[in-house]
Amino acid sequence: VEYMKKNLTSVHPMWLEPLEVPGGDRQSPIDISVRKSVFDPNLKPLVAQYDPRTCQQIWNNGYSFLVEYDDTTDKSTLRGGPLEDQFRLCQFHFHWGENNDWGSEHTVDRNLYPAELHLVHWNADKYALFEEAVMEENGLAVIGVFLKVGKTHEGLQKLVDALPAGSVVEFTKFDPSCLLPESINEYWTYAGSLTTPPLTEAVTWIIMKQPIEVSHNQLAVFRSLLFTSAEEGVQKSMVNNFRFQQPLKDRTIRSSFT
Ligand SMILES: NS(=O)(=O)c1cc(F)cc(F)c1
Ligand SMILES: [Zn+2]
Repeated sequence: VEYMKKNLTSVHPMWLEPLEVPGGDRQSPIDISVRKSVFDPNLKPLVAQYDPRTCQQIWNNGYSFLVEYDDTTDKSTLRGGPLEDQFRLCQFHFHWGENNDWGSEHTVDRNLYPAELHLVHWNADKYALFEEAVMEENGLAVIGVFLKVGKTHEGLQKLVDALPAGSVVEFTKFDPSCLLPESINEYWTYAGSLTTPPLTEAVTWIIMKQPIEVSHNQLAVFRSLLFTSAEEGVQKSMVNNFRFQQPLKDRTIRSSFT
């Protein structure tokens, strides 16, 4: 009960974020109110085709750790679902808390998960580079997968063993589909933004209903990473790298399931 009293404002992300982004009417993350979401029978099955050979490296960007993919060809792609175009996987990363009581960015009926995976893709039918797409309203598609504490995730262990990824560490032949839940066709989707600066409103979010299970120890390794702190010498553990929830405003959350 103690932690319930610990007001989350003391658990604040490392960058001082503006409370409201100027003109931000589609900011992320949000709470997904199940009863407010609208079933859309026209949503197609999601088609994620990832080639493990495009996995290149893993590194700590000071705020999370990223696993980066070669996105110079259409080898690892996402299409279908709410998407009109074909998107290329460029990286995935996670957000987590200092304990198992919080850490996810999105919530479901205000329920927090200890961590959340983001698989980031950019619209390669319309743009030539991620850097371009990140400024456009239909530029990115991010799959969000909740992590909950349970059995050890065998596929994740290869990644956990490669941490702490200080600068850039070669990391290859990792198929990120192993991080997707069984039923990838039960998801919520809405129009949102990046959850870290530049916070651009470029993201079609696709949030999986089914979480994946990881062990307490695997999450503990995430928490053993370090933020890149401004002042030398001070080492802060990389935890609570999530953004606070943003107003839904005039948006509808669609579900692919009833
Ligand atoms: N956390 S997020 O998925 O919205 C995200 C993705 C990205 F490619 C760059 C960012 F700065 C943030
Ligand atoms: Zn993210």
